[in-house]
Amino acid sequence: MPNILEVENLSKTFPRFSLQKISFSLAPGYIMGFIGPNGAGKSTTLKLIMHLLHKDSGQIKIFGLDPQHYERQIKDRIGFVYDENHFYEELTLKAMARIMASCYSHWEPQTFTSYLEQFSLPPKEKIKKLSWGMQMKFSLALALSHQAELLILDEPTSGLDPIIRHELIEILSALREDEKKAVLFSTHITTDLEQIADYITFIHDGQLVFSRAKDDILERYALVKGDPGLLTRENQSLFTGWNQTRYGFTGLVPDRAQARLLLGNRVLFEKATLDDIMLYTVRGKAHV
Ligand SMILES: Nc1ncnc2c1ncn2[C@@H]1O[C@H](COP(=O)(O)OP(=O)(O)OP(=O)(O)O)[C@@H](O)[C@H]1O
Repeated sequence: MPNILEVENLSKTFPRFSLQKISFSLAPGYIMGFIGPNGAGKSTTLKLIMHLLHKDSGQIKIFGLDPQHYERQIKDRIGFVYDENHFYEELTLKAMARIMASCYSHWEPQTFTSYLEQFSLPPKEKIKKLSWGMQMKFSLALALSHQAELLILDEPTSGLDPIIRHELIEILSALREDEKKAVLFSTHITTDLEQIADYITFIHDGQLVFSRAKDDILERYALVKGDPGLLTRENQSLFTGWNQTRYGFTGLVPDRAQARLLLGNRVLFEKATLDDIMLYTVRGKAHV
């Protein structure tokens, strides 16, 4: 099946930041986690995809279409959750939903009502009275109620309590069963991704670090621990980053097999989490 989303060499320059040649793609039936530290360029990338910002160069294709020319048709098929509130605060949830419903050709009132119930959201409450977590849940209910084929979620779990976070993860997992749908979501809570993501795209400082299958990443990367003397100038190139004290070192290797070949049993190999991978990649050598 063709990709739902294709991003190729996407670039955008602000006065103090530039997103540089970001490329990745997402096929239907998969969930992609979009990670990177604060200010890495995640929201900028998602806004460029949603055509809320204009790119400087590169290509974006959604459902095989260029958003510059087919914005309306594309947005009809996307559920988008922003990391900031974009509602009319004086309106009630019900009134705001009525406005949103008129924008979509496949709005499902029953689905929306059932999400309001599931998320314990009072339809007659004004938006300005909702907490941040409740606003996030309201955004999610809207995004999930118009048969979107692509969900783009910017930090959807931030501000949610663990119970609702868990429910959201279950909802997203269930969506994946429908092989026509795909999810791209940015988050700082990488444990959520370890549960459900099929692919991880990691950006840092406006640049792509990798976009790969999660299982492949978690199999290949490893944490290596050893005595201080074992980290020599010759084998330092094996490591993405490390932390050294006088008692020993811990480092991240992107290729467990190669590191094992060269370091053998003199060191200890442990599973690296997505958090470890982000931390050691971002902080680099000797500073973790
Ligand atoms: N409209 C804008 N004008 C100028 N600079 C901007 C604009 N939007 C974003 N930036 C800058 O681009 C950089 C990347 O911001 P972005 O919000 O994309 O990062 P992020 O990865 O989503 O971070 P976070 O995880 O903190 O939300 C930041 O330095 C930000 O200040």
